[in-house]
Amino acid sequence: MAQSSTCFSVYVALYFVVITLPAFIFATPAHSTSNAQPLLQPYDFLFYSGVRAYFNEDWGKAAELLEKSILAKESLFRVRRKCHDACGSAGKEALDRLDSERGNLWDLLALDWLQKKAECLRFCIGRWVTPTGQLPVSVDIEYEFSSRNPYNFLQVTYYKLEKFQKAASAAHTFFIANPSHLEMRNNIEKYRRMEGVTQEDFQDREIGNEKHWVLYDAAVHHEASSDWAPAAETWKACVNETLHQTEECRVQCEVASQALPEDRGAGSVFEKAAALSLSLLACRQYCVTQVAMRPGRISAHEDFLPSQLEHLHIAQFKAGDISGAVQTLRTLLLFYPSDKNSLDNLQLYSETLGGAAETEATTPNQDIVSYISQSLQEKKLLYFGMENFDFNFVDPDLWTPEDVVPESLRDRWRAEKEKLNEKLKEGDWQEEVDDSGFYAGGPVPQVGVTIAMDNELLNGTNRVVLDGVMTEEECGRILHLANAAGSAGDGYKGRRSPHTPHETFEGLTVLRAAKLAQDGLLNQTDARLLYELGERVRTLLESYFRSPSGLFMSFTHLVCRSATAGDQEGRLDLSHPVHVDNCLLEPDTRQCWREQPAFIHRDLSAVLYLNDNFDGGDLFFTSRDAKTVTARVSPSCGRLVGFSSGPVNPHGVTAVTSGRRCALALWFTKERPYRDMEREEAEALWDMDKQVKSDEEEEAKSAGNARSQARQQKRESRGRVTGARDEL
Ligand SMILES: O=C(O)CCC(=O)C(=O)O
Ligand SMILES: [Fe+2]
Repeated sequence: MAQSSTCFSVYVALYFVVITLPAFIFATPAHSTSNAQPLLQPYDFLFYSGVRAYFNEDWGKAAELLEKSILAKESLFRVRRKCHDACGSAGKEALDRLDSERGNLWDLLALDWLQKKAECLRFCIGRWVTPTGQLPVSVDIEYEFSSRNPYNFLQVTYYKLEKFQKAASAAHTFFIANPSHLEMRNNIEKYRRMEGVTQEDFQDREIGNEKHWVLYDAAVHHEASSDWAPAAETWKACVNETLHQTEECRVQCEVASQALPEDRGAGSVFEKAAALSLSLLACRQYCVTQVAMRPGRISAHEDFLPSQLEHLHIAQFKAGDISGAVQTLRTLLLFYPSDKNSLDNLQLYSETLGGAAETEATTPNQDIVSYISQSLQEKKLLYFGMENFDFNFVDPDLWTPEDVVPESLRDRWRAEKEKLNEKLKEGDWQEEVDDSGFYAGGPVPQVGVTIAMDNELLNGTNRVVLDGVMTEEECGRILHLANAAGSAGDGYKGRRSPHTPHETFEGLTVLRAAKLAQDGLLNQTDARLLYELGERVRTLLESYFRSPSGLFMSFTHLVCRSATAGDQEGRLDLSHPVHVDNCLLEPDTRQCWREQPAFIHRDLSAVLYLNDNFDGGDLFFTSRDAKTVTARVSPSCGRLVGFSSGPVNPHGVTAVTSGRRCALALWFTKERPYRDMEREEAEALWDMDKQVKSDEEEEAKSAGNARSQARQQKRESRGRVTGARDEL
């Protein structure tokens, strides 16, 4: 466009004014509508009416109105998208003439274009939506919907209406965005137990807006199992879906009704137009954050799109799609043109392909090329606005090149970027919050037990070291059990060296100890002690972590790690690699996926140490990068480490280079259905023994008939004892 730069910025300002102009016009009564379809009601009004019906306990009405409000919101967004597309070329003739027109007509032509566009959008939206339905909703309503509160109301409503499948789905949808909502967790548990409710009923009703997260998770899964071709395909789909979601969000910024920025009185019409255009541009830019925010998380995934490209080119390379990998790298370089790793990789790929010429012929993804150039233009205008109009804008991207930022703002911009980078390095932007519901610092209800290290000394959240939990004599008895009964690999699906070839692992569970004791192979009281230690630890940690609900034992095993003979010199590996107990840690992105094969039902972890006569074998905690060690604990008899099992507590064990390190590892769950059934079997076994003994005494007292039939039956049934299983 042949305009001077000042004219250009004014023109851009006006360009955006008109796109949002219909919003204000639409507050007036709608034009006549020819379509027979009823017009869309305002979703905030429907929601409020639904909530009113809810509090009046008019459940049928509440369900109807709440459902309608959800539907109305979805439809409104669809209408806006449709009208945006339908009005894409409205007023274009005027725009086309801008380039050729001589003289001072450019402003009139621009205004002509604006009016045509406005008129088109006004007419289009008015055909579908009532005038009140076009007004902006309040911040409160936006919050209600973004935190999925309508589903919370719906969950109770459907429960009251005894529509349990719908209640389960509403509960699940709400819970995804509110994962620390304990009450909903309990409700979900209740629905799970209900007859007629199946796993399929737990549908996420908002999944349509989360397709990119579904793809993201699937891609990470393929990657974790080194399935490179499907990983590449899925990452590609994820990139496309992320772009699509971002575009959807940006379109809404343009067509949605927006409140006018605060009118500061003085200022030409151009200045006001500029203020409006800046708020529109900022809205578009913030879509990056919105799309990168997983439901239920408090911070967005930084550098979301570039990081996906990073995964994609590696997957393509590993899958043998070198030219695909080159194309992705070239796209990634658009974000970070001088990134050394990307340039090195490009060189590598180019050598694999057989020369630079081949790689140069590969062009970057065109959708991303235009996304970047659009975004950069927006950033330039926003920074100009920041410099000249007292406008505040926080850039959501890490890749913004320095030259886009005006000289006068650069120092501040650099300092903020530096701060963010520091935070990302430390990982504390994600680690400060533990949504487990535990809160360290409660009382320690056992005489003789002392707090050796707390959160502060352990540099973390919900971590503790307690000393004096066992006496030397008790450690000796449990070590004796381990020596007498430890079966190779127990607890690790029979693998003798699950983590490192330089050590062997032996384990013993409570049930196995109980059975061996019953057969006379172990001392009965020692086997009982193994069981009782679990109870002791539960009491201590439930209290210290102020657990909001009772904890159930989820799994216990006594595990010994022994250094193998020879081969120990200069070992760099770990006895137990860094991991998080209830999710799959992805150190690169600092994400932790609470999904299988992780033990997702573990809420609290504990390790009770039995000895210190070995070398190495320290437990250590790290930040989410799995590298930065934040605390170290050396085992000794009676020392208990307790910590919440989630992403705030990545941990590992250093190599055991000589001797044998034994510990009782215990995990607790808040969810009854995931309690350790074996423990109950052991209890049942002991109960039965008690019964048999008292029967024997009875019999001895009576006529002395050698073996009563009843006793015989009891003895026989021992071998098939299953314990009192919960119906779930
Ligand atoms: O033995 C230890 O100190 C920790 C073991 C551990 O982290 C685990 O088994 O998950
Ligand atoms: Fe662990």
